[in-house]
Amino acid sequence: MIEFKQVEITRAKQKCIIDDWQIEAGKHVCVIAGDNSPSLIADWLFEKACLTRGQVTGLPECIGIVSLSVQQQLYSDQKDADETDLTNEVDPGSSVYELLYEINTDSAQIEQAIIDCGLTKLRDRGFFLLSTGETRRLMLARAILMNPQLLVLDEPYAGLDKDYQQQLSSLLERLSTQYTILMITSRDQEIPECFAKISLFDEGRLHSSFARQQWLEHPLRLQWQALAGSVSQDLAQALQTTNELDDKPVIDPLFAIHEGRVAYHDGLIFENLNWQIRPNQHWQVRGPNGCGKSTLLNLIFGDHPQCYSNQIDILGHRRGSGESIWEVKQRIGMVSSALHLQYRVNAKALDVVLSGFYDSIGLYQQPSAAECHMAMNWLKLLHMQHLAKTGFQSLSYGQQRLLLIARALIKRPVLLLLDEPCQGLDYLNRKIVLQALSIIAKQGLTQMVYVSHHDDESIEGIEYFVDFIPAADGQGYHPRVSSNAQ
Ligand SMILES: Nc1ncnc2c1ncn2[C@@H]1O[C@H](COP(=O)(O)OP(=O)(O)OP(=O)(O)O)[C@@H](O)[C@H]1O
Repeated sequence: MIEFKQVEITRAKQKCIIDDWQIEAGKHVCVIAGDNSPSLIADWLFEKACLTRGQVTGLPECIGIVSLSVQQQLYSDQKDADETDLTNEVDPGSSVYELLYEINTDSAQIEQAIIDCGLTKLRDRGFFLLSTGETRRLMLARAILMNPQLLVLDEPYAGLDKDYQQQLSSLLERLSTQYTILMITSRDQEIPECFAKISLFDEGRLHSSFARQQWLEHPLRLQWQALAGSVSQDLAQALQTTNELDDKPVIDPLFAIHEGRVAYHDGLIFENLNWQIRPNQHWQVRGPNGCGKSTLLNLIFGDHPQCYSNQIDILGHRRGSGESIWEVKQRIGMVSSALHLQYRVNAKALDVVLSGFYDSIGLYQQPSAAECHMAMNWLKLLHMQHLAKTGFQSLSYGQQRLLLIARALIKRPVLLLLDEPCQGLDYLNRKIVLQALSIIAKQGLTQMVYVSHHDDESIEGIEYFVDFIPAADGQGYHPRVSSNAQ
């Protein structure tokens, strides 16, 4: 049995306090929290947070951890090993197979993990080329291959498409007969049956533990929902007062792609995309892991090499016609896992928000007093003003993600690209961000293109869809454009 007694875990002014908590061997616990504090348990086990008080006994020797912090670390390690600068060739990173082999050399076990985690077609693909969901599945396979006695899963459903969310639930039911599982999740619709007990954290502290059936009616759940409603109104209000767009000329279409196609040497991703984003339209891009959603958002943003081999018009400019890339980017806000991973500098939290004005990773220009005031205001809205001078890398993944959302919004972009923006956010902040985005969409404060795999993350006000449908011959996807608008 694992026992926590009078424990305090700390990371960058954030605390997780647990007075008394037991996890019995073979009895699986699902943690739900109104804040990011339980992620500190995973961070501490991964040596990214400190035990500042109390005692934890009974921890097994081998612990497998799946968390966004572990993923960030692997990205950093791979980047450090990247020899692109020396060889002048793009480094795809270690292959999926190599990254599994480095954990466990037993080929039968590797093959089983590859099947369990849906990695069969990806075994030779380099780490940097994997999509978000593909990377999450790799991280899970690595943790399983450790044959851990305790498996800690921090937001394991993040980034997985619908089919794989179901597969993961079945896999967890199976693994629950082999390991003790501690799962931290902000998605209370997706708790597999094997988790009989819920432990609830609120305001940085273990609040209570109870049987799973009691959760849906729990008073704190209702309280959080009401709180999310009022904070999200304030966020949308902040965007409204940020800048006035009204005097800017309307661009129609904001974005257009004709016969869009993306392929790599080993196959087609998608083709036949004919799509326009016209004024006042908000779009959601849907489809399974690896179908090309992030690729498409990067074509819009101008960060994908194939944006020049496609016929693209963006904010009144034809791509590749000598347009100023920075001028275009200045009017687009972006939140994505890729950007989050690339944000490797240790800028202060306030500077991270300010960097949105300059589209930089870190801050290299002197912001005006008005910009500083605005950025501080965003920190206050996110209840992060006390962290203004704290370095980005010392913050939890969820806190980092909130800063990146504020960074995208602060300049009130004409177009807001949101690629799974809620990844890493806790229960309350996820609700706040989603409701704020719904208000922003309905009031037309900016136009958005949104990606999410989760039904409970829909944004009211989105009426236009791009769906990636698998091609009949199994080669890539055919995007289908549709609308619910009257
Ligand atoms: N250079 C490359 N060579 C081969 N395949 C690549 C390369 N770069 C990316 N891919 C593949 O392109 C596919 C599309 O990636 P993308 O990130 O757009 O998927 P996605 O739809 O956003 O997926 P997810 O839902 O997991 O985020 C993935 O299968 C990815 O592995």
